[in-house]
Amino acid sequence: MTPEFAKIVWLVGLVAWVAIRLPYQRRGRRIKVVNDSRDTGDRIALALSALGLSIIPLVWVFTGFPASADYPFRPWQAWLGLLVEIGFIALFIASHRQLGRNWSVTLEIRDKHKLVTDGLYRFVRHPMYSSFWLWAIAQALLLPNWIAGLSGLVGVAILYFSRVSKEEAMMRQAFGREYDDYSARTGRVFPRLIR
Ligand SMILES: C[S@@+](CC[C@H](N)C(=O)[O-])C[C@H]1O[C@@H](n2cnc3c(N)ncnc32)[C@H](O)[C@@H]1O
Repeated sequence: MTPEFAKIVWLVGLVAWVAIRLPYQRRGRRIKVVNDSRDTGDRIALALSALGLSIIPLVWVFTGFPASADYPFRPWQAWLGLLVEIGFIALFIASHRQLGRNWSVTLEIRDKHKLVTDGLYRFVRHPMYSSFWLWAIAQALLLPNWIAGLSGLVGVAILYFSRVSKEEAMMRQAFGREYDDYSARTGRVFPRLIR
């Protein structure tokens, strides 16, 4: 693995993110929203996650800025990054497929929204956020720059920690007891090992 190839692997992850998401975003526009729990905090968190996962690393990949934060490239680290990125893409595709018409980029309940509890959702309540964590870890492993590499983890941490409780409160309000029971038997981003 060379530094240039590691950059290409990272770029493939970014292109995959857009390509996988686009059809769901298009379809989502046609499905009525019955509860919109988005707030300014969520919009800011979404923007910061996009900054950390795309804008800052894109600037480094194409301009080398800020070169002062570079550190030596290690091929084994980049190979590990490639493996983690494959995990991200697989989980990202599967979680979109399984959420289907219930997916939203933000905090929304759609018309005829169903609580999905099968597939990956049988084990974890937030497999899409698990995939975001993998994406950010892959970025950190693939890009040997302290700022461009770690900005994804900062962006995902802001999005995850500011959103997950609000999302669960919204789901609880929409599905009541069914969501309580579902939460009791699942983990957030890791499967529950002890029941
Ligand atoms: C960006 S998606 C992320 C879904 C989930 N948090 C995950 O990480 O897989 C956010 C939207 O998905 C919907 N959602 C989340 N969990 C769901 C579930 N188990 N069943 C149906 N819809 C769900 C909610 O409408 C929420 O606004």
